[in-house]
Amino acid sequence: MADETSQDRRNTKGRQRNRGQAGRQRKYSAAAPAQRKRSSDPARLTAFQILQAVTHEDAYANLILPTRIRRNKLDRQDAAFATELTYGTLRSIGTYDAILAQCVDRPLKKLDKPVLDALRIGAHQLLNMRVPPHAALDTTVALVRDQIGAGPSGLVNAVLRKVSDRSLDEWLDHLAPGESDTDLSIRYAHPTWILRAIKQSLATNGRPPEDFHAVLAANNIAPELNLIALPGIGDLQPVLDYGAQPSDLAPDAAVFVGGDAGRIPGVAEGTVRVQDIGSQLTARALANARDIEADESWLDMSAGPGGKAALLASLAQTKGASLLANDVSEHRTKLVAQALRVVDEDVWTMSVADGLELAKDPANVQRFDRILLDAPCTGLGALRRRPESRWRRTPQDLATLTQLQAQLLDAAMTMLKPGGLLAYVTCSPHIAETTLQVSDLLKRNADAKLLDSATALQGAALQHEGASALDRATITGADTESNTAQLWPDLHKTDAMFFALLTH
Ligand SMILES: C[S@@+](CC[C@H](N)C(=O)[O-])C[C@H]1O[C@@H](n2cnc3c(N)ncnc32)[C@H](O)[C@@H]1O
Repeated sequence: MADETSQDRRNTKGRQRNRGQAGRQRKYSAAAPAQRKRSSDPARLTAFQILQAVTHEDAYANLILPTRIRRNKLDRQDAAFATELTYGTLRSIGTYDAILAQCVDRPLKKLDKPVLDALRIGAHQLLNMRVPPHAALDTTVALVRDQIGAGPSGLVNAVLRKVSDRSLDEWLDHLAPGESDTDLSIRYAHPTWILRAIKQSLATNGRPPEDFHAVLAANNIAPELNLIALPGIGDLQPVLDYGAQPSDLAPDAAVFVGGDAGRIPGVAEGTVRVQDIGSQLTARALANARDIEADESWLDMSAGPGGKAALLASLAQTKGASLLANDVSEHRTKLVAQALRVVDEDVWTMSVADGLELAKDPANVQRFDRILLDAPCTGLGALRRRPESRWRRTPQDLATLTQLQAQLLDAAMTMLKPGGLLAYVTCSPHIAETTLQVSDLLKRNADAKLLDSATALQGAALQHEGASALDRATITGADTESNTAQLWPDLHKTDAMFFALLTH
């Protein structure tokens, strides 16, 4: 079973290193497709099933893959292979479709959807995993015969042979040799509207244009598992003993490569949680920005599924503060309750409400000392972790979300005590969801003030001899007129989290 993942073989620009096969004779099975094996192997079958569910039923790969791996009884090695095949294929669909379009004698949309998904899986194995070409071909054809029928197996065999004529680098140099948005969109498998949004955000945040490739490449690298031992509740040592490395950025945090998160000590109990280190820092920054007075009242306005709420509540517990965790979605508040189960019950309460309605209740006006608005957003900062999201999100989503974000910001201001702290957070670097939201708020609301967000974020990071492990020079937005804070996957190995600390 092949096990080298695509990111292992990418160079510093994120381009795949040459597989050294260009021009070499490839070995294929001598048997005609009809004579080859018919059964699908379980890892490839799993990847195919997930791809089908994601591309045609709007399922989320990260939610259904673990269940499917268990149901198909994959061992550890097959589970790793299925995960790489599923995530890698989903992430690079745009690139593979551009290549497949050159190898199929009709528009791709005229292919049956399962056939197209099988071709994508075959292309990923041929171009981005170290699967020998004959194995990639034979197993994909077997999958097609088993799952779709004998009819399309000849076409799949012929198309994948054409795909295997070139390495990925050769295909990209052929199809997307330049620096145009279209070429980069194919090379890095980003829809052009997302690519342009990232470019604009880099410019707004003062990053040099040459960093563009690094950000796009970082979005294509599967992230390491980030963990946190909830302060005062979880124990990091058993996590480190299990093989995780301590984070060099955040307190109580560790980074783990490979393996099943569920087996890490404390994860099943909920005292250790899987959470992006950028997310950890934003929640901590709100709690650490100034000393916590006993009896402070905190609000997590859109808390589902509860990652930041669990961290906030555990920090509140250590200082005698309390947290109201709210979300508009009943289902997501159940996840919040699950996340908060390890925190004393007298520290937190929950509500299911639209944040806009919450602010209309007179009892909530100027009620909270600290508010986290981790706003619903496009999630363009978490492309590494949600492989299908880049193809699913649309510019129309952005229009709807930015309107809601502005309304939620106003509502948060209404509920904030004078002198209180409001953290506006998004998992997106899109300027319409980040810096523009903040500057628009400051224009709308003369009482609103932006605080030194980068310093707050730095204060949340690990401190060595009084200095923060988070290098201020890498926090974009810091020391600019906007004075907001943007993290980046290429610089910080976190999601592209945005953080702005406000008061009035
Ligand atoms: C980015 S997620 C929050 C993630 C969460 N803070 C965490 O760390 O796990 C945004 C949340 O906003 C919620 N939401 C969307 N519209 C809302 C509204 N009008 N009022 C309150 N919550 C809302 C969504 O249900 C979703 O759970």
